[in-house]
Amino acid sequence: MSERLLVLVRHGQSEWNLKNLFTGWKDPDLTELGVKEATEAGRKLKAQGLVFDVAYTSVLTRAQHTLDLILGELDQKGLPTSKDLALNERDYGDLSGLNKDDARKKWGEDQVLIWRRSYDVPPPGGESLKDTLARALPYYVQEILPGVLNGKRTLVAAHGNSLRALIMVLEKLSPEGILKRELATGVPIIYRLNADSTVASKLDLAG
Ligand SMILES: O=C(O)[C@@H](CO)OP(=O)(O)O
Repeated sequence: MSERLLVLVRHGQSEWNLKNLFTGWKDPDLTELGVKEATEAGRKLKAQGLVFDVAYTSVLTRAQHTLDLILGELDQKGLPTSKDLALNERDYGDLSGLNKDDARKKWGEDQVLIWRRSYDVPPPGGESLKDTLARALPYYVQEILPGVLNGKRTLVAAHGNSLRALIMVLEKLSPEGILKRELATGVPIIYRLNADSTVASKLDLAG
């Protein structure tokens, strides 16, 4: 029986994570720490004995660089990889490039938390998590999931909010449940799916 393996990993720390800036569709690369985190993610996956058949990532540098570093650790450089903006970070609109603490001072803690973590309130000019889900989920269902169900061992390197959108569906989280869900940089989450695409098991490789 095939194992229906799906691994999700958020990119390592980016230059704008370090500077505490809203990033969205802006395209900073990884920091030195981000490179270490991505390399460590690859080591952890290798230690689990995992091998992949296919990978997916966004069109943004920080996710692609993370994937490259993981595949390097796995001795799987050259793995068939699809890059699609459906997996991009949520578009932060007018907040992109602003400092998150400055934004809290200007609009208040509560409003900024709503923009960052609520399900359906978009930041000005940007995407809500619901909007992000509306483009990430069809891509998952049409492009990624059929392969997983057919036994293609699948690695997805993407972003905090595009992955939160997919995790909301995979783990059947409510809009309230997803509000509290944070994804650490460079921490792989290993899912094994049932034939009906529900989650059979989950292993978070934090720590
Ligand atoms: O700035 C961003 O694009 C994201 C991820 O770093 O931030 P947040 O955690 O606020 O959604």
